[in-house]
Amino acid sequence: MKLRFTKMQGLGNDFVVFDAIRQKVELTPETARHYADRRFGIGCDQILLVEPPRLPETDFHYRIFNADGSEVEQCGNGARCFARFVRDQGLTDKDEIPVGTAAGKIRLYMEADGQVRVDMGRPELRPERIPFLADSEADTYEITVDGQRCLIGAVSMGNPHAVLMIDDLDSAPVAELGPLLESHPRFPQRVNVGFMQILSPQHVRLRVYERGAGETLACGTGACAAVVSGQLRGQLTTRTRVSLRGGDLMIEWRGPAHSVWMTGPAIPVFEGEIER
Ligand SMILES: N[C@H](CCC[C@H](N)C(=O)O)C(=O)O
Repeated sequence: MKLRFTKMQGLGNDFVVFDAIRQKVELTPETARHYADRRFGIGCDQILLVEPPRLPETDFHYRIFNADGSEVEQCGNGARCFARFVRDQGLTDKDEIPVGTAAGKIRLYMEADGQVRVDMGRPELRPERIPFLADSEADTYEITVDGQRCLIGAVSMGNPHAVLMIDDLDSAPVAELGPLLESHPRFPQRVNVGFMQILSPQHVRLRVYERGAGETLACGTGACAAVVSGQLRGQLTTRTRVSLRGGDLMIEWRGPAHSVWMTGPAIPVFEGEIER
């Protein structure tokens, strides 16, 4: 039996998307790892499942699996690809698409220029909800990694993020520090690690070592978390261009009572079938 899939990418963060409405898809961590494997499978950073709605007032449910097989709560670049997929596949003709995720509801908006704008919901800053082990909520936290003292921001966009400020992104120790922070004991569910260089109050560069996938060319929730952390530190305005290795996202946030908005591209690459 074969499974139909669509390969998609958002700024080089790539996905295998399965329509689990019109075909039966049963993913396990093992099969997710296989499909994500760039030599033995199809190859991607994350696998996205398009399912019938589960939450009230939503049109679809959206599930995300990292390349390591772990199921996670949210994926920003994937949300944009989700919107493009359900439109291209004729599963909806709406320009505003309410979607349920393990982290709650998000709303996807098809823009006239082909980009997708997403209401990513409000960031979660309470340590126990990130989750992050800390005595109290703060804009920054000291954490010791491999004997080094680092200053991080800690933010959840439904999935956990640690954000470090870096003076020169090109020489940032992403490969060394990323995995050490990803599995740091103060993050009980592991964490995505963002390395941010602030160029101006309206423009940052960002690299992300993703939980369960390693460094990716872009991370949508990482861009949201980085802008939230940069604003909490008083260094960014409410509308910031985030330049990632794979391209730019526009992120807007007007403060704790508001959603974070993300706008960027979503591109289909090819369709195919794979043995179940
Ligand atoms: N690695 C993330 C999931 C994918 C997020 C990323 N691809 C995005 O665009 O937000 C995690 O384990 O929480």
